[in-house]
Amino acid sequence: MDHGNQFSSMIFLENLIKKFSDNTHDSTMTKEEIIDGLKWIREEFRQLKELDFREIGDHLYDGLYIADGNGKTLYVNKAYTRITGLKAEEVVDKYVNDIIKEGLYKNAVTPEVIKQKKQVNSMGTSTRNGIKMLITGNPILDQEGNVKKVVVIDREITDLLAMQAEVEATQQKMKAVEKDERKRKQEIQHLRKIQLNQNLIGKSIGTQQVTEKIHQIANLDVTVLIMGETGTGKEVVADEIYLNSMRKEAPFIKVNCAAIPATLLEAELFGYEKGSFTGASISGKMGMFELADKGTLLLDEIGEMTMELQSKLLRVIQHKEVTRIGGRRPVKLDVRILAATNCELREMVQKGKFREDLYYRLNVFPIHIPPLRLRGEDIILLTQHFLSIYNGKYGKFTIIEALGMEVLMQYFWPGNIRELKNIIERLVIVSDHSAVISGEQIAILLNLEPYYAEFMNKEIGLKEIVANVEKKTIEKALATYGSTRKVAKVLKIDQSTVVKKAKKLGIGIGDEKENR
Ligand SMILES: Nc1ncnc2c1ncn2[C@@H]1O[C@H](COP(=O)(O)OP(=O)(O)OP(=O)(O)O)[C@@H](O)[C@H]1O
Repeated sequence: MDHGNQFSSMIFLENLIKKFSDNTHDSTMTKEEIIDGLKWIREEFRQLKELDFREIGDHLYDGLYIADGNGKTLYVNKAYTRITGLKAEEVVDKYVNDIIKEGLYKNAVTPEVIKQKKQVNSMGTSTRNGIKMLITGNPILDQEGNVKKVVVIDREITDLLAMQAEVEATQQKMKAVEKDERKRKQEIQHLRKIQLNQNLIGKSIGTQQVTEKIHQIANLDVTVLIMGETGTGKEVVADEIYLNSMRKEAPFIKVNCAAIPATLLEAELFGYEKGSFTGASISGKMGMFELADKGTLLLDEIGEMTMELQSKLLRVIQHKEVTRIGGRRPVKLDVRILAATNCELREMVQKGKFREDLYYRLNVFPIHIPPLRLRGEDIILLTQHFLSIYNGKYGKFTIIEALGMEVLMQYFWPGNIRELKNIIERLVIVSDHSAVISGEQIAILLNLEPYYAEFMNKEIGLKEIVANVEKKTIEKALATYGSTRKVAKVLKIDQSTVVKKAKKLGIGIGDEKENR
């Protein structure tokens, strides 16, 4: 006999009954089989006795109510008392209809379960303690389909309702936060757009050409090489490209290759695995390339990068993947690269200071920003722009007299827009609340003072005055530093500009070789 199968125990009992009640039945059961079967049934009884359903019932968290087919209460568990507030002695052995009449039950399901012979659900509230519950009644039917028992589960939902209210409140809050977030994003977009229009101030032909180029390539995902003297707005142009590109919602990472020591730049750019070199963080670090994935990376002052790092950079750009220092697994990348420099990269290539292959990789689309001195029209617009910014910042209403504008227009601006911006800020700071800033004030700030009096006397024109200043400055610098290369560095202008100016101003620059 299969002792694990209840069904076979029934067959055994059937056979046993038949064997002893019907002598004609041909039962093949042996004495041993009968003893074996009886032992097994004895074991089943023992286990059943041990399974105390009341004890189990009392350990349920939900209320349990059992009635017979006539609605007479047979059993309630402890949780039932906790939830309904009714003690067992108040309901057990009573008919459900009487309990209802006594006013102890509202929404009882037992009479309906007996009537419908199927599951009945209802929501109820305890008449004693106001606890809300979900009531589920199920019939147990006999073979004829009559209701033998009714089993009712009372599930407390007060907590659930509180939780639901909490969830709803949280959802409301989240919606408010989301709305806020959306609003903030819209504001940022709006500000970005305003910034977008304000960033690149200028109407000169030079600026118009730059703007046109930005719009040609912003969305094309090509690598752009932005060139121009210091302070001409290379970063502003990079911002404009990013803001007008499809990647504008993705990260925009800027790395100033000149500001980070060469020894650290590699780790900054490509990242490193944990413990890959002395001083590396234990957890390793993501490089700028990885951080810029799906977005844009600006490599500013690219001309300052060492040849060794240039090779590594070339590899990353070519293979579109980066391997962290000390790492083995290359990480695939999708990064748009913008590079900026105030160096003459082509000259550097010729001198073997910049890799030719990298130069061509970066120079897919070049943008040259002209120096401010060649963008006379922009000087006026930029001056007005910065004046309104700094008036706002310092709560003033200063203006610049016409002669002042002329001085600004004639100046050489070696530091380009950055210098103009700084000068205007300084002028606003030192001026009274509603001052009219004079040409003289500006001349003093620009170190043009010695020539200003001459200019005012109209003995010579301002251009001449500026040329004089330039001549003296370059002559002095040449005497001090000895070569046009060094002078260019000190005066923050191109070497070719120094040479051109020297020729124009009649300054002897000596042996060409010495100047290289
Ligand atoms: N067209 C412009 N309109 C308004 N502001 C500008 C413009 N161009 C540059 N500026 C401002 O001038 C300053 C210098 O610009 P930026 O930093 O972009 O120059 P850069 O060429 O990257 O300089 P560097 O070579 O020294 O890094 C910034 O404050 C910038 O906001």
